[in-house]
Amino acid sequence: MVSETVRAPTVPPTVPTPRKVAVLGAGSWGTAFAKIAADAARVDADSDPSWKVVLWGRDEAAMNLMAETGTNDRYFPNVRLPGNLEFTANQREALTGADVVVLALPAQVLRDQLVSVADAVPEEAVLVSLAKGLERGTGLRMSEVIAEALPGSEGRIAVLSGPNLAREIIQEQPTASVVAAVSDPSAGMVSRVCATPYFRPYTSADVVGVEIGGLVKNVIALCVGICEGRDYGDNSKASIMTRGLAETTRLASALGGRPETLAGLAGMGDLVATCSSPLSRNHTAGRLLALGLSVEEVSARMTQTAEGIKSAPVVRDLARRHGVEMPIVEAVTSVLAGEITVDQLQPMLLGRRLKAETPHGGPEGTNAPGQ
Ligand SMILES: NC(=O)c1ccc[n+]([C@@H]2O[C@H](COP(=O)([O-])OP(=O)(O)OC[C@H]3O[C@@H](n4cnc5c(N)ncnc54)[C@H](O)[C@@H]3O)[C@@H](O)[C@H]2O)c1
Ligand SMILES: O=P(O)(O)OC[C@H](O)CO
Repeated sequence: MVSETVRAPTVPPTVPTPRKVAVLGAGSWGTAFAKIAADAARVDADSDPSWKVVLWGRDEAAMNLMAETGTNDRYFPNVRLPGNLEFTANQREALTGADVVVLALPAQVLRDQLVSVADAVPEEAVLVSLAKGLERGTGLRMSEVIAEALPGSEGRIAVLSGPNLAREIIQEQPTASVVAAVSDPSAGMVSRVCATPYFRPYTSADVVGVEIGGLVKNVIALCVGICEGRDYGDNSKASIMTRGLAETTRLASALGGRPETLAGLAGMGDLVATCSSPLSRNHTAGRLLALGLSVEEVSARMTQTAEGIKSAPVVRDLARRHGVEMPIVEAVTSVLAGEITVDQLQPMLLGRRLKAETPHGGPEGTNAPGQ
């Protein structure tokens, strides 16, 4: 537990102090992020009194138990949550007076959840998406879903993404992340509420790049999980990760994101963490697919959200609409749809026409090696 005497990193003087942070979603990441925000409130050097942090979850009995025991036993047994963290199953109560609203819900439920409480979301609140997925049916990123669900909120939306496995963070293992927003004050405020001695946020103006990095890596992690389930070694996994990052960067660029974002924490950083870790749900789901389980069996076995399963076909469709080649996403989507078996992944990926590694290394799309 972070000591009261440890101070958070210095915050630039222009960053406003929030009064209340509401975290919606008491699953794995919501709980870990609420702990970060509560720890940040305790160590923030300049705020006195510090901000309130409230964690909302839809299961009343579970929230009452959390309030009673100070732990979220379903997700993190034996981890004591900070004493200054409050718990509620009343979403409107959580939102009242909040100037930072953190959305820690799965991508496919975010819109309905927001629409159902739209009138209770304070007008000036900064809205932070933690989800790493694309909405089915619309193909929209979470920042776009929030803007549609809460008209007028466009300038106050932020996204947070990076190598952030909740189970490591809840143990205060050090990590870094990226907070992207179109407005500097929004990014600054969100950074302030999550700056702790074990969590270091960097700001960015590239919302598209940060979101695309976080959501596509889940699909790439499914593929790496499949490699692992088939007992392929590190060469195979490194090849998928590297080429996965190449196709992620192509998609982000086509949508207006910056390639350098994908070389950072929200791109390469998250990809490496997720694809290397047995803690990753997407990686685990891929491994189970390779062991012969059907998508339905894998989904039934996963007790936590593996976003890549639902986002893969949406990413593929988005890429096709923008004329972006994403062979790994195409192949994983075909496996998930039952169109090919995991045995057919290798010929599908390696049997493609030879080409240069990068567009600058030679004429891409021909047999010519990079020159
Ligand atoms: N767990 C991580 O390490 C991690 C890290 C970074 C980002 N994320 C992203 O955060 C998002 C949430 O993931 P998670 O790990 O917390 O998932 P989770 O499965 O652990 O928890 C999801 C929570 O959402 C709740 N929920 C589901 N449907 C709901 C609905 N209709 N209304 C209200 N609540 C509902 C569940 O009860 C649960 O508490 C995902 O997009 C994930 O990719 C997760
Ligand atoms: O467990 P996963 O696969 O959803 O990955 C969790 C985080 O996104 C890692 O940064």
